[in-house]
Amino acid sequence: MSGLVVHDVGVRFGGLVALESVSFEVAEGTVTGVIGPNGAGKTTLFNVISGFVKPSNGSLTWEGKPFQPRPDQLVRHGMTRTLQGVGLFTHLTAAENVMVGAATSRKAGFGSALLGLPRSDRDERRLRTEAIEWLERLGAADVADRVAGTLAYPVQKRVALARALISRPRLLMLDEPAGGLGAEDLGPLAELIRALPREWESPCSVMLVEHHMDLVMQVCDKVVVLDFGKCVAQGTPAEVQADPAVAAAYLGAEVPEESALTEDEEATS
Ligand SMILES: Nc1ncnc2c1ncn2[C@@H]1O[C@H](COP(=O)(O)OP(=O)(O)OP(=O)(O)O)[C@@H](O)[C@H]1O
Repeated sequence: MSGLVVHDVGVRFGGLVALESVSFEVAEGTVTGVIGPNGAGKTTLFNVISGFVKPSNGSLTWEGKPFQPRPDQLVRHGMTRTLQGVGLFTHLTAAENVMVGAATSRKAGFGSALLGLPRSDRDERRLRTEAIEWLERLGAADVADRVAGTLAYPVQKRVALARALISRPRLLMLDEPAGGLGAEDLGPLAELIRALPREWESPCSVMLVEHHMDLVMQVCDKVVVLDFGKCVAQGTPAEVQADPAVAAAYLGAEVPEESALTEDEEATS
């Protein structure tokens, strides 16, 4: 087991228990979904793994070693996280945004240029070529030189994904990648997520927090279900769909099929 192990993690915010004894594994080369009703603790879990929230108890293991995450060290440890929105620099071009994603893991280049530091032009040219290659893989090379703030939202999301992937993470944390996308964008997104651990030159495991149930069930090898901070079920998509505890977590109703859950969730988001 050389992926991520979350062991007995608990988080308290004052008197509020946001996570309690949460344990699961993200096996190398797999897609793991984290689902649960609003306030279940999904974002808190991502915040623990990326070092923004210190757990009150429990531990993490990453690639076989004890792991105490720090946000500024994530890329160095081979992890990246996308944000719920897109979080692009709206005044920079798409290619420049992707270059920023690499800058944190390189010695010279666009990051130093942004900060006004001396840099190597050759490094910057190489970085730009690489950024455009990632945009190409995500079907967004045609917007490389357009200012990010002017791009359609689904295209911005692709650029944000290219920015996360250019650092070649071994674990990619996707926070609501389907949020704000139309039905026509979901098929290509699902294909892309499935391809990440298997087909790309630098394969990575994926953790996915997502309300869009169709997407979760389509792309995940394993699904972890949180409710009021507790892990109430985990297993294959079919197993969690059949689990009565999951039905109980979602409004005490049967686990809705297809997009019905998404509509409920979106209404309460
Ligand atoms: N910094 C914080 N301080 C206090 N309480 C917090 C903090 N962050 C989260 N919480 C609380 O912890 C609980 C879990 O929140 P969290 O955002 O992790 O849930 P979630 O499953 O991501 O919800 P959503 O689907 O609505 O994004 C909620 O009750 C929330 O109000």
